Amino acid sequence: MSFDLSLLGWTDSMAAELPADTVPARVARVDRGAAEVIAADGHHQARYSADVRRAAATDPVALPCVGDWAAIRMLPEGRYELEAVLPRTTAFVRGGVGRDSRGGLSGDSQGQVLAANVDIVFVAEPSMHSTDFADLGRIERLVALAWESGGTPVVLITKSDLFEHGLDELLADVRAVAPGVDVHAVSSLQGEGVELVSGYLQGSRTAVVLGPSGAGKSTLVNALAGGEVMDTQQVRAGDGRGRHTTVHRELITLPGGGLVIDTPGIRRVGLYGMSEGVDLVFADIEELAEQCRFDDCNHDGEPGCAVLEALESGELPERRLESWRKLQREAAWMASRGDARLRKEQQAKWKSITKQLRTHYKNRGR
Ligand SMILES: Nc1nc2c(ncn2[C@@H]2O[C@H](COP(=O)(O)OP(=O)(O)OP(=O)(O)O)[C@@H](O)[C@H]2O)c(=O)[nH]1
Ligand SMILES: [Zn+2]
Repeated sequence: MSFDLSLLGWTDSMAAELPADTVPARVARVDRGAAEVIAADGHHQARYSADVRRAAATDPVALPCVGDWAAIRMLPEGRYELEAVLPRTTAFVRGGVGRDSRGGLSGDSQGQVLAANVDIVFVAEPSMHSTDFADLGRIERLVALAWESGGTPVVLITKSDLFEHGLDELLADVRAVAPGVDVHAVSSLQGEGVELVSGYLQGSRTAVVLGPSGAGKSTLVNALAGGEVMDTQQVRAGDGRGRHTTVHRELITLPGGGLVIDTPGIRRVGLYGMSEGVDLVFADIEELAEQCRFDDCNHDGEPGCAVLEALESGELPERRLESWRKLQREAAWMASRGDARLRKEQQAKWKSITKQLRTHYKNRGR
């Protein structure tokens, strides 16, 4: 099988980054120490070169991830090696503190790239979620995250068929919390808006779909792909008997053009190092804050506070100010977690040094 790499998003300008005797390939999936890549001549398993492994050991961000363009080299024995990760245009980086599926904190201590070279970030929020309406705060958060990745957010209000009246009002509310972002209603079940979504992917662009569980992300991707995107693979178990296992494709090429990256990590992506994204999404509040009398105004009752004045006059909705405060608190909390981790590391280091010294003196005393 051969692939036209331009359909996977390759542009000739990237060729300048390729080391000699290597060919470009897109990373479709990563395993420990190796990646499944798609090159012009087909799918290959490519082991990381010593250089790649060395770089990743000092900085996990250097590890290949889904969506990366990589330079691969064919070794004499017919195996493939992943020589280098080409410069990324965008990246979803999970920061120092990740959240696991239960909303707790996971133990990762350094950044990790969850997906790279993502052009369009669809933020999927259901119009109705059991008995609740779309969560505007969550949309704000995910839009901030999308900006932070370097991609372009597009908000999709999914399951629009569940909403009989007032959809236009809901869309207006969503547009108000996501200034400068396209907002569309989608019903994958009824096929409403699906073509519009696929339009964003023309020109072989790559997208991810963020959103809470049950938002209809899989249903949308299946609708775009025109069928189920789960692969069933025959795997030989140790006892030699075949067994069926379902392998989820992580880099999905769509028949209508474009690609979708769908991994458990990107599905769970939460809050991290938000500062820049927060500023973009809350540009209106930041602007108001600049007009406060005091530069270090906390917008908490200080005289001459432009933010509270806008709140009084109704120009600034209270809910919006609350989301802003919440995000700032979370960002500050994340930062303090970072410091706590540093302190813990230092304590551990001193503990081991003290132990060594003790052993040293004890032995000397004998
Ligand atoms: N009414 C309606 N239901 C939908 C629509 N799209 C998806 N659903 C239903 O919503 C449920 C969840 O859809 P999924 O596509 O699995 O949601 P998801 O976002 O992938 O959820 P996770 O895999 O948990 O992250 C399923 O029962 C779908 O049939 C829609 O457009 N309208
Ligand atoms: Zn103020």
